Amino acid sequence: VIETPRAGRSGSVSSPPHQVADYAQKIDVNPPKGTRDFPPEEMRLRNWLFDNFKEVSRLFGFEEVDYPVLESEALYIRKAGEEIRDQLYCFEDRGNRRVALRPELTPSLARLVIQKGKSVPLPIKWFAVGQCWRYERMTRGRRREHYQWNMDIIGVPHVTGEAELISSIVTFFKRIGITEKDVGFKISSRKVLQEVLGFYSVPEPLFAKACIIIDKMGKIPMEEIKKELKSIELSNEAIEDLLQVLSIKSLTELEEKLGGAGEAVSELKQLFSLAENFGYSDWIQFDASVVRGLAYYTGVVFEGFDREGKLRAICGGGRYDRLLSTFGGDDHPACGFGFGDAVIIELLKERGLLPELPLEVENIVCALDPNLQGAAARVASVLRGKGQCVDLVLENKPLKWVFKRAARINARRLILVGSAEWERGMVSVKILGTGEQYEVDVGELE
Ligand SMILES: Nc1ccc(Br)nc1
Repeated sequence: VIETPRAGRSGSVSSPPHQVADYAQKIDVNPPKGTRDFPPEEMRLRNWLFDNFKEVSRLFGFEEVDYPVLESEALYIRKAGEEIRDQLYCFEDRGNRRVALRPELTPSLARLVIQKGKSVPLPIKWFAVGQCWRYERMTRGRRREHYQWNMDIIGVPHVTGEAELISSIVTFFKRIGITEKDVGFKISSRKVLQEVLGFYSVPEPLFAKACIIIDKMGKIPMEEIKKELKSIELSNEAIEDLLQVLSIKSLTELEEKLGGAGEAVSELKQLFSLAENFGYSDWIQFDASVVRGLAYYTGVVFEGFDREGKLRAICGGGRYDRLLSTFGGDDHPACGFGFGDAVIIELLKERGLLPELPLEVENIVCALDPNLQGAAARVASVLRGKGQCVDLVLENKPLKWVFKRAARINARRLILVGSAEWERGMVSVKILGTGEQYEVDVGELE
């Protein structure tokens, strides 16, 4: 680098105009903290996972949608003390707008449904696979982005919606080799909580806060849970009764506690009966402690868990009948779930179920002479026009290099374009790994 004396205030130092070479400042080649690259092998696994998400969604008659990854921060300003709010990846843009990288997809769905209004007939059955973000202090070293599969049904007030959604997730698990021995669904309803808190005349606005606190059960000490419940003015009696109900693991016991007249018990009974008809009873269990950590759930809630208990929740969802009205829209009954792309991969690794997804390029085409590069391009185009995958060797390379690349891309056929054959309109084909070799007219290649 040639240092150029800088022109000082006192005068300018004349120097010939010349380029001061920029230092090639070495940049950090890793992706930003908490984010991932998807090089080819990882991208094949991601595509395999997403293709299964999308195939199941298609089987259930859902339509694909997507939304901006950047949304107004206002979509996520909820006052129930959720972790998702504490970790919002938000900022002020150059137009002084408060915006956020979406931490979940459901609020975007609600926004689009309201925007579409009556132009979209009910029931709406939409699915999306989208990247979601959180800003977590790196002290915990966790990821800041993941991809979530969502399926949502808008306009169906009955638990047939939730039963259908759980069936779609069971269908997904079966497709990738996961059975009821590997995972299960814990199912409950926030109406259980509502009925218990109702006994103690707990005001409605505290209900969501109580749910968010209870969702921390098992993650923070029980004493802390009680302390936080006291902080939202729940009486000791209400807290003790609540915690006792939350330990219930059977619908029969729940009915004994709440009576059979309430919606919570009747809806859960209907759901378990529908599960019998769908054929996934062995996958589900009632567990009153499931409340999920999102403020907007209003009814049935469920989460997929690994039976060995080593992993975090695989997926989760439930009914959210009031979300649209919180955005000023007409209320429609709604239910949905989110299924992240990380825990499921950990589970598949644990169970030895990761699929083999090698790169497979059927053909490799190579000119044996630099003057035949054009001919090789023709051959490649003929094959590609017939739907054949071709890796065209683009430089003059020794055969040893070509064979090595053919092996790396798992090519089945090596097509050599040589001058003698080409003059007769022919090329030479080697079926790799078999020793079989023959000449063929280019027009007959397929
Ligand atoms: N909501 C959310 C977003 C991103 C990640 Br990673 N986990 C949860």
